Amino acid sequence: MSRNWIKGKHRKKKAQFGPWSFGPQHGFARITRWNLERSPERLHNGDIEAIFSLTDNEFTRSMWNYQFRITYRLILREKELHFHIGVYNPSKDLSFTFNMLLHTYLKVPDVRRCQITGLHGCTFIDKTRDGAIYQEGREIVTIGEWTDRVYQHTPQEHVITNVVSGRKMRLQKYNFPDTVIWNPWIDQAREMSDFGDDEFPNMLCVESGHVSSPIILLPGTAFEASQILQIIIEGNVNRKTKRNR
Ligand SMILES: O=P(O)(O)OC[C@H]1O[C@@H](O)[C@H](O)[C@@H](O)[C@@H]1O
Repeated sequence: MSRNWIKGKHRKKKAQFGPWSFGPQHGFARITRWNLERSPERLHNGDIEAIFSLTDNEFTRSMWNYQFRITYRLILREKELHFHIGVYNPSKDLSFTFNMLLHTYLKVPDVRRCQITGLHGCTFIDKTRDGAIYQEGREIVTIGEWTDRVYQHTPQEHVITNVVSGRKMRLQKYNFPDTVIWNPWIDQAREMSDFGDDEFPNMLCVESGHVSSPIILLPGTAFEASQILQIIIEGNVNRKTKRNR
């Protein structure tokens, strides 16, 4: 559902998003083999937890010569998936900067019928128009063409309608200031080797990230961010509200 990527920057270089001058598009984290720290296991409260980690190695250092440690903890509940990610800089003297994005593909019955809340008033970088910056005027965003936008300073929550079996999904994010909305549409889909020509109507990327500005990690410090995807069951909300009265 989500392939996260992380892209380190050499100090003093301008933050960027997408192609990376030191290595592959979107950086190395998604093409590097992670360690399985804890295999999926049911906890006493019923949650299923798995923990992955990634530490600098010869491969990452060939592109980006810094020490780091990333911990990626996933928790699966009946209607929720939690993603917690922590990046640590173990160096005694070197700072580094990087971008991070959870590249979440949502399976949808028809992307034209999806509505996304929480973007009204946000500025966005439009990658389909040479990175021009605009401001979103719509309360509810819908997709009807090639869309590749980095919305900046977005709120902690978006609701996306008409995903998986026509349900609503709540996306909550912490410490991820940006939201990328992406669908390649027909022509871009044809140009992508790992994307079927007819797959675009059935997917929508709503991606929590820290991409329009860099994260700066001083020696010995850590950065943490998380995302929760939750299927909204309308009846449950009412029951919970009644219980809390
Ligand atoms: O095909 P990739 O490398 O997974 O990237 C897909 C898309 O990912 C999105 O996050 C980017 O905004 C797009 O520009 C990019 O095309």
